[in-house]
Amino acid sequence: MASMAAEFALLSSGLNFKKRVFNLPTTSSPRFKQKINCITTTKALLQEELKKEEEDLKFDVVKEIELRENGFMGMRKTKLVCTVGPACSSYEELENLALGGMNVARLNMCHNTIDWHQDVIRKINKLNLEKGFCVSVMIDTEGSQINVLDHGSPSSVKAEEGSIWFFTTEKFDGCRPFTVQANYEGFNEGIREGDELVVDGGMATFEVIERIGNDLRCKCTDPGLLLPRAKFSFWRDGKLVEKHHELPTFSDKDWSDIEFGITEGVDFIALSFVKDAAVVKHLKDHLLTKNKFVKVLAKIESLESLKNLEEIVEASDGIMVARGDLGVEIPLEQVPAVQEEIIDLCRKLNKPVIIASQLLESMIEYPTPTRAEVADVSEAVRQRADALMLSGESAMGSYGQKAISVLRMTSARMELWGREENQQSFLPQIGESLPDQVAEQICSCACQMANKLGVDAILVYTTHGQMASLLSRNRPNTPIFAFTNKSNTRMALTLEWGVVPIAFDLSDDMDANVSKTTRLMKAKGMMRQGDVILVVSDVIPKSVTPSVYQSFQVVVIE
Ligand SMILES: Nc1ncnc2c1ncn2[C@@H]1O[C@H](COP(=O)(O)OP(=O)(O)O)[C@@H](O)[C@H]1O
Ligand SMILES: C=C(OP(=O)(O)O)C(=O)O
Ligand SMILES: [K+]
Ligand SMILES: [Mg+2]
Repeated sequence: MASMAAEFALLSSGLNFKKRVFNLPTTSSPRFKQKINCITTTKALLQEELKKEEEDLKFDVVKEIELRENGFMGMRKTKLVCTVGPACSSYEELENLALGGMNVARLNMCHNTIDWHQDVIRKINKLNLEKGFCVSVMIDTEGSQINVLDHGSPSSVKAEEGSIWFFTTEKFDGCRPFTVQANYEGFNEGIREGDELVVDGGMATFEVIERIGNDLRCKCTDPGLLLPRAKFSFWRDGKLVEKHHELPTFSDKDWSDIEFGITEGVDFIALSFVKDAAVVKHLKDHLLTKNKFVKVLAKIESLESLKNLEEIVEASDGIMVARGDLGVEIPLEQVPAVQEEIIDLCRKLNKPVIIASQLLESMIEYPTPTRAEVADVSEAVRQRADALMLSGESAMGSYGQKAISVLRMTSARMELWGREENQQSFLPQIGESLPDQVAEQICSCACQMANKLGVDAILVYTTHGQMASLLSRNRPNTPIFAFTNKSNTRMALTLEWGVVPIAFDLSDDMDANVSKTTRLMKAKGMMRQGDVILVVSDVIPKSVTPSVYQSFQVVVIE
């Protein structure tokens, strides 16, 4: 095997960025464990000055504890999203979720009032400000879909085999037995006798026996429960009868929820029932005209979105694999393979991806997960998704706190396994696919080097998060500490695998950035003498013209 020094020379010679990109320590030592120059200056600094400077470096308090307790390699990479609902909306409950590792708080605009959502957002902002957390906020639009408005009971209703049911859009008061009110006038358009009406992806199934005006008479062929807001889909000859095109992606309520989110300064807007790239672009243009830096996530939860998957991923800032509704629109047994396909595409195109719905569903009621749920979570981590999401488990369950710790522990276990896998087969191949080839190459070389040399951490100085995101795409063994002076960049990076976003007043002088941040991390007990770090940057010094920057996408300090 070639020596590490030779490998380093080889890796850096092609792009000639040794001087420009990496501030690796000198390579003469066999173990690469010399101290970083800047760290030696720490002693010279007065404690007082350090204290003052420490305030310039806003770390996430949870990551700080994790690093001190577990070391660099013990830091969790997979991000956690929690849906906030009545079971976790107090200041204390939100604080417990944040301490448990919540990176993103999701607000599902289907439920509750605007005032309630506003109250939650303000509590999270307060926690970040007063307690040093770094939890971002996502709103998730209601979107339009065909579902039950009323079935005569506040909870569930059982449909028995052979029973005859009437599905109608007629509004009525009181209870009519065997009658289900649908929310959408055109819900039976294009539906024929003999078609199957499937509730919640298989919870119960009916056969359409008669079409009467806007309504349907159906016979239950597979008994089961009708839940409040249960979803319908229609099937013919084993295929979905597609119906979503008549429904708008943005309803008036969705637009007003989006405006609310913008005003409250949320970090992500997740769009329900995205059909194509155009709707994503539409919202992004709207945000651009308002000069708002909110990331737009597209939820993949319909057959149509799967057909236009690549253009949707390209147009969005990230993806949610919304398995709840996806499992209504495609046969359940296809969901796992589709999930893997979406994760791989997102990594190829460098977009963060969240796996959502029913990860630990049984924990809504029980304090321990099923073996199958733990296996499902492990599989999502093994596939290297950026983030895992809790829905009802945190929003309305009795064991939200326990559920997040199950996600945390399961992720940690699988990530360790993934690192061992990395050592044998090296980095999983993702291909060269991005328009900015220089940045892409620098980041994949950086990660290869970091893994091969066994460095302790990668430090990236980034204005818009581009290099941090490209490093994350390679899923390196070490954590990626991303220093940024932009608050929206910091909050957007909460969703990216392995990235620890840190607020820092970036200077034009890269040497100064490195020496100051490492000095402060050492003073906080987060870095030690002898640690080896790899440094990447996309900060543009004033001396570099944007055109030079664009052609190299790296800082040139000469
Ligand atoms: N903001 C909220 N207020 C009240 N209940 C909520 C809220 N958010 C979520 N829930 C509850 O948690 C459940 C699971 O959340 P989620 O999966 O986001 O919604 P849905 O089941 O509508 O797709 C919801 O069905 C609802 O009962
Ligand atoms: C996350 C999902 O969307 P929602 O909870 O809004 O239905 C889903 O369908 O899986
Ligand atoms: K929603
Ligand atoms: Mg959904």
